[in-house]
Amino acid sequence: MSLQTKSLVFLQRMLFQSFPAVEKELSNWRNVASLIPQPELRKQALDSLREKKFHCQGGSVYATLSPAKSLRRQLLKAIVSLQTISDYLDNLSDRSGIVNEDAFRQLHLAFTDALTPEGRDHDYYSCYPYFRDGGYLAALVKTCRQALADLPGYKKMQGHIMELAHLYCHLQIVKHLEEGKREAILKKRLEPLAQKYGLYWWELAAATGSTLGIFALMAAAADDGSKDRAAALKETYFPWIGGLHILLDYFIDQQEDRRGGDLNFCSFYCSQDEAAARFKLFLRQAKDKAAGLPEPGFHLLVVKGLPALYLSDFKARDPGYLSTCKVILQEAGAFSQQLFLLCRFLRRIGVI
Ligand SMILES: CC(C)=CCC/C(C)=C/CC/C(C)=C/CC/C(C)=C/CC/C(C)=C/CC/C(C)=C/CC/C(C)=C/COP(=O)(O)OP(=O)(O)O
Repeated sequence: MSLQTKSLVFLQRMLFQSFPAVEKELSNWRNVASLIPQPELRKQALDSLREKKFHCQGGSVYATLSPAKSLRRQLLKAIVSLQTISDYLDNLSDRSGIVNEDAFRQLHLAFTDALTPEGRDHDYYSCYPYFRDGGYLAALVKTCRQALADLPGYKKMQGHIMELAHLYCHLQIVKHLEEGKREAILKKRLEPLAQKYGLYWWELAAATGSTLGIFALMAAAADDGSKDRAAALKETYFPWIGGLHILLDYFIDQQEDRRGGDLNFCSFYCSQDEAAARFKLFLRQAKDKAAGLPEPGFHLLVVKGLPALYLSDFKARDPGYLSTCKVILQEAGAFSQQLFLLCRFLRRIGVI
């Protein structure tokens, strides 16, 4: 089977098996969220489930990797619950008008706890002004833990998963602090590692913001993956596929973030030409490294699917970004351009 045909098999499984399963999982979480007693927490939980559904849909592609049906179900549960935690906490840190580093740090213990099946619980809201969530966050953590405990190779992947999770939480805690302070903290922490990869600190920061490396390692855990495979996956996703992912997210959010005073990593490039050249670098590295992994067809689908998915958003239609979009899609290749048309169609008919 050619790589492209394999990619199409994964795409078909994603659209016809994973998407309906995600729908069911999210409907269950929506029911739990609608019972949250505290109105602000209920609003943020329900908003994140509604507005960020595509995050879980996208993540669910990793559940198509496992050949065993029962493990695919557990993978999907783990992916949807972890992504839902991520999106809920992002809203609590971004949209409630609360800026408190201790509160963000304590909330994000839910993210690392969810990835620690044998771990203890924490009081996630102990520094946050609201706390009556009716057990919503604890239930998400418990579901993720239980699903991960069923993956035969989870222990072998856990070291890399926790490394990515700590980097992710650090970004999420710092990026919601006051303007001026957040850039300085990120730069100080990430510049040495960024230099190792020949990247700018903000590109490495973007890479820490992706959950895809964690999902890829979870999928390998369903397969009892080896330590070598874990290391190869980590080096492919962090910083290359993860960086590509979140830089695309920031690329299409530039105007919105400028208006809201939010940190946007694409705003640090000195020109659109520089941004385009850096996207090309991320794409080349991501494609090269994905091609060397077991199941290259799958990981290449993700690399080529990300520009298709993000650039098909209406937010990317701004005339100022058109030339960069063209460069990215050209570099991503013909299959990516076909996926772009598919994503536009799926958006038009309301599937995504
Ligand atoms: C919806 C979907 C995936 C449709 C498939 C259509 C298709 C044919 C796609 C092509 C094939 C393919 C496999 C594409 C790749 C899909 C994929 C892997 C998508 C990734 C989705 C994902 C997991 C997103 C999570 C993003 C994340 C980690 C966010 C956390 C940090 C962050 C940047 C938060 C801000 O979120 P934002 O949405 O910008 O919201 P606010 O700024 O308003 O808070």
